[in-house]
Amino acid sequence: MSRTIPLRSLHLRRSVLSVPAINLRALEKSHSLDCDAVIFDLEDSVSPEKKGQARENLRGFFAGPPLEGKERIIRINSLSSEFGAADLDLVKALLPDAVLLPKVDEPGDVTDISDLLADAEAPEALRIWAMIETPRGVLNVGAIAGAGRTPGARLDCLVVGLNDLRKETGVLPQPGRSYLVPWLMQVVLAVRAYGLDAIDSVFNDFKDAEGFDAECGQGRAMGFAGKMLIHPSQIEPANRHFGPSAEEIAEAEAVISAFADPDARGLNVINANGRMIERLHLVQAEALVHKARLISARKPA
Ligand SMILES: CC(C)(COP(=O)(O)OP(=O)(O)OC[C@H]1O[C@@H](n2cnc3c(N)ncnc32)[C@H](O)[C@@H]1OP(=O)(O)O)[C@@H](O)C(=O)NCCC(=O)NCCSC(=O)C[C@H](O)C(=O)O
Ligand SMILES: [Mg+2]
Repeated sequence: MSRTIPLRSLHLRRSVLSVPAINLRALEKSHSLDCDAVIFDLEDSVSPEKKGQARENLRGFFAGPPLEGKERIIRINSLSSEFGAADLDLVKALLPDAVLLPKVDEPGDVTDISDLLADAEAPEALRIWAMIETPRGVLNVGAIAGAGRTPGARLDCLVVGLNDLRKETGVLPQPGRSYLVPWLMQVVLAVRAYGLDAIDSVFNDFKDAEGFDAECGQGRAMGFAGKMLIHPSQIEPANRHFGPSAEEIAEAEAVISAFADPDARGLNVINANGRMIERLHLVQAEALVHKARLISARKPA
């Protein structure tokens, strides 16, 4: 029997823009950008001496007009660092859609923060995202994603961080990412096994539009839901690559109408103009059309 994708739980996460919480201009600008999600970063884009100011900036930002139509994620510093506890207190006060944990090594990193949120009686709507960007994180990614299945775990999404992973492993940045692909696919496999989303890593060279295009195409083909971004110029290409194309939508609609035909009633496999389609393709087609509808329903920023 084919597994159904729960359509209600599909999120648009094509373009996930990182905004340094220390940068007031970038924070303000996030209102007018057409990305699906914003990560407000308290970690690596904020120097140690400015962490306090960055938290204050986020307090001010969240007290202002709401960020319409975008998921709001706060990336905190590691809970084992001197900044983690104050960052988490801020998350509990601001209640974004999710908290993003950096450098997750093992399932306990996720369950520990789930427990802290439960102890604080944070609403279930506050989810957890986890960065996979350390060698141990990649080795344990199946178990980390599986931790999302434990009751109350809140885990929704894994985000790959190739800057840290390259730093820790010595893999060089190269077009095509051939030495990294096995690890990237481990992440995709892990999230799909447990019903989560995976977001591909940032592409640092934001002036290289051609290289970014190629990497988005690769990320989509690998099964990522979207890409973490560092610059507004990356939003449009990410939305284009990670959203369904007009051709894919037309194909999906054809699959749906083929199965809606009375002749297809009771059939699991049909011949659609010389191509076999199965009911599992119907499930995929419905998910794709649902995503296309979510995109059309989005108000432009
Ligand atoms: C990389 C940047 C420092 C470049 O900034 P800047 O020099 O200001 O670029 P531009 O002049 O081209 O900017 C044009 C306008 O766009 C606004 N802008 C730029 N970046 C952003 C942004 N991220 N969000 C919102 N708005 C942005 C500028 O303010 C300009 O606006 P205007 O004044 O109206 O013209 C900068 O892009 C930047 O800081 N990017 C984000 C860096 C970041 O978040 N880093 C952490 C995430 S990366 C990561 O997590 C790696 C991972 O952990 C791993 O291990 O791989
Ligand atoms: Mg990192």
